[in-house]
Amino acid sequence: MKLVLVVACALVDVDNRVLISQRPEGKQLAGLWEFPGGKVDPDERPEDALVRELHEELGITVKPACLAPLTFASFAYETFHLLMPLYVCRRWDGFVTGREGQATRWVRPKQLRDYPMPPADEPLVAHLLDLL
Ligand SMILES: Nc1nc2c([nH]c(=O)n2[C@H]2C[C@H](O)[C@@H](COP(=O)(O)OP(=O)(O)OP(=O)(O)O)O2)c(=O)[nH]1
Repeated sequence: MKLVLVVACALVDVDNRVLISQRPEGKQLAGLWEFPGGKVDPDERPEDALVRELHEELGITVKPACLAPLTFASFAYETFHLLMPLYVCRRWDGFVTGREGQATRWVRPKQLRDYPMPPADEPLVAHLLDLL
C-alpha cells in the first residue's frame, strides 16, 4: 500500500491548551478535528513542510528549531498507509487564524476526547495528556 507522509503539530499556548482544526466539507474525513499540518512534498524536509503548512493554514510563522518531536501515528486507511510525526510547538509569531475557512479551537488536553478525530489521531491524545 502507498505510504503517505504527513506532518502535524500540536500548538500549545501559555495556558497549555492545544489547537485543533476542523477538516472542511468536501475533503476526506470532513468535519473531524485534527492537528494542523499536511503532506510533505517530495524532496522537502518534514520540518520545512510543517512550517509551510502552519503558515498557509493558520497564518503563523514558526522556526523549524521550535518544533519538538513528540510521537507519531501509523495507521492503515483503506487506500494508503499514513505515517504522521506529531511535533509540539510553543513559540510562533503572529495570531492563529483559520485561513482556509476551517474552524479552529484551543482545547484543554482533557477535553480533546470530546472532539471527534480521524482514527489515526486517537492514540496521539494520550501522549499529549502525559506531556501537558
Ligand atoms: N493535517 C492532518 N492530517 C491528518 C491528521 N490525521 C489524519 O488522519 N490526517 C490525514 C488526512 C489526510 O488524508 C492527510 C493530510 O493530508 P492533507 O490534509 O494535506 O490533504 P487532503 O487530503 O486534505 O487534501 P489534498 O492535499 O490531498 O488535496 O492526513 C491530522 O491530525 N492532521
